[in-house]
Amino acid sequence: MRELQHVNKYFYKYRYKLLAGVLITIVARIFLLFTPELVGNSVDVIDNYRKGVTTDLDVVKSKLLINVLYIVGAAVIGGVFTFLMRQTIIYVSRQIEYDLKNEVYQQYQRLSLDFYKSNRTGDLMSRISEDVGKVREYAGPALMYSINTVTLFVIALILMFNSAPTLTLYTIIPLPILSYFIYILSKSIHKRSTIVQQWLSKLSTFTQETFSGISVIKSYGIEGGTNADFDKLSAESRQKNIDLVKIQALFFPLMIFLIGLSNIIVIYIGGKQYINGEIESLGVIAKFIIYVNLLTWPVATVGWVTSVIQQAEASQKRINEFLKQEPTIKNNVTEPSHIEGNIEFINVSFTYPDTNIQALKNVSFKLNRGETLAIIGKTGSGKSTILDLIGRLYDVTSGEIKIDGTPIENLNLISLRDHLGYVPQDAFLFSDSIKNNIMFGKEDATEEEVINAAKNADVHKNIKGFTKGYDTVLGERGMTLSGGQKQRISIARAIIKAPQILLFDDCLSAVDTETEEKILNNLKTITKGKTTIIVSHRVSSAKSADKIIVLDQGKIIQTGAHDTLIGADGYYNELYIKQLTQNE
Ligand SMILES: Nc1ncnc2c1ncn2[C@@H]1O[C@H](COP(=O)(O)OP(=O)(O)OP(=O)(O)O)[C@@H](O)[C@H]1O
Repeated sequence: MRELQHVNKYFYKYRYKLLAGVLITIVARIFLLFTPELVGNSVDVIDNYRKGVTTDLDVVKSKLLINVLYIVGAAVIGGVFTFLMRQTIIYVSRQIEYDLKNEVYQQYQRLSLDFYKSNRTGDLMSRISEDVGKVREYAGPALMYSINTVTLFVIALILMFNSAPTLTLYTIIPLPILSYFIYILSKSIHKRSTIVQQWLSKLSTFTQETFSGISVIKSYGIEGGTNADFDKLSAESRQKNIDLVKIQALFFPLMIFLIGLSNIIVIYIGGKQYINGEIESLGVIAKFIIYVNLLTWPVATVGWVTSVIQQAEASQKRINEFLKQEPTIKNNVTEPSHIEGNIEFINVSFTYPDTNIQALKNVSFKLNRGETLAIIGKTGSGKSTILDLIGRLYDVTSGEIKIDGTPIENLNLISLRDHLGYVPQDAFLFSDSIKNNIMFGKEDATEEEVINAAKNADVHKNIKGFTKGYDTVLGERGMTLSGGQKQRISIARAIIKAPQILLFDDCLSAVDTETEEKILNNLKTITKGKTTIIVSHRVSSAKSADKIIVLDQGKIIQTGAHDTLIGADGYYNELYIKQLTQNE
């Protein structure tokens, strides 16, 4: 239960509701326990009439009627309180689930990029959904059934002992056995349902991948092969489900068998004791039969609750592993920082911690506010890594990055990122309207600003061409855009923010040279007074930059302006000639 102590703060938060829930549960159970007493009493009334103790039939009838009314009344009140019990305790457990989900999600958002690289998406998802769900079962149903069982057991045992102590002992003998078997069964059911769950997720991952890659599957004509693979997976999944059903099928027969056993004991031992005069009335046997039936379910839940707590403990342990992690990129400054946009790299080297690949080696350059830098280089030469380091997605391994003369770690991280407009290599758009995707860069942007940003990114005409214009929804159930359209919307999103530093990571690769030219021309006006870095494979994107650096295997191999670089032998000139002849 050590791991589950984390949930205690939520129990404290909802303590009044929980306390009310506990009291309501106790009241609900008390009313439930009126029934056996009243049934026992009714049997005694009839028995006394048969024995001649009571002779007046009208008295018998009225006593029975009163008992029936009491039973109905107790059942109604008990029912109302049972309803309230669920409304309080289960409500609290849903609140706790909500709070815990938010806590985990906020932690995910806090953690740095390396956390996402070292953990699989499926794992992150299952901790926030399935594991939190297991903890909810502990905070809700398990708690409720525990209070239920304890209350019912304590009150019922006192009442039973008061009327027939020996019979009580015999009656409760099968109950711990029942509880133990249910515990064993619950554990086994849990184990098998986890396997079923795993197979289900394998099946859904497989189908999801097939649907996403349907064009590849069809164009290669491998539908038959994927059908066979699906069939294999599906058959395995069916077998796992059958294994689960087999063990689940034991649950109720076992309960019915043990209830039956207790009933036989009550009737046999109770009957003998009645004949011997050890118990005073037949009503005792009647009410004991009802007690046995009332106690069986709560006793069975002891086994179930134990298994739920064990699962919740394991789930909370997994959640705690994530909650304990600290982001590797820390905000070291609380005061907001003013950012002008002067960037300096001093002997920066960087090695990716997960792969140990050294992406940058002793990189140095200086870029003043308002200047444009183009970074050219072969694939994998470290271009994107430079941009990631400016956004502090990673911290340098050695060397130093200064912004406006201040080491980047000494700037407020939020201010730094607020002043950055980053257009990634793979334009990522959310399943939302085009307008909202652009406004992601500036939440309070006016319609005019959105249109202006789209015009500058040369995508306005395309958007206007869609039936729903800026309200066109993108994503799975929405419109599919071309690679170039996505890139340009992503550019509009960055420039609407009007940041001090703009970082373009090869974001014009999917547009034709004419559109590239247009966007670059527009950018000239927008980026006036702002520092801009353009990563590209094309000389056309780099040629008008104030400075150009050429990277090769993480090292700067050439540096200068376009005119200087085309005049010198080297990678830039080779690329220039190659691309020039290609265009021609
Ligand atoms: N997140 C990462 N984790 C581990 N290694 C990485 C990561 N990102 C990049 N690398 C490695 O670092 C090196 C530099 O990658 P980077 O993406 O900076 O190159 P690039 O010049 O931008 O390439 P491209 O032109 O193909 O985008 C590569 O060898 C790459 O495999």
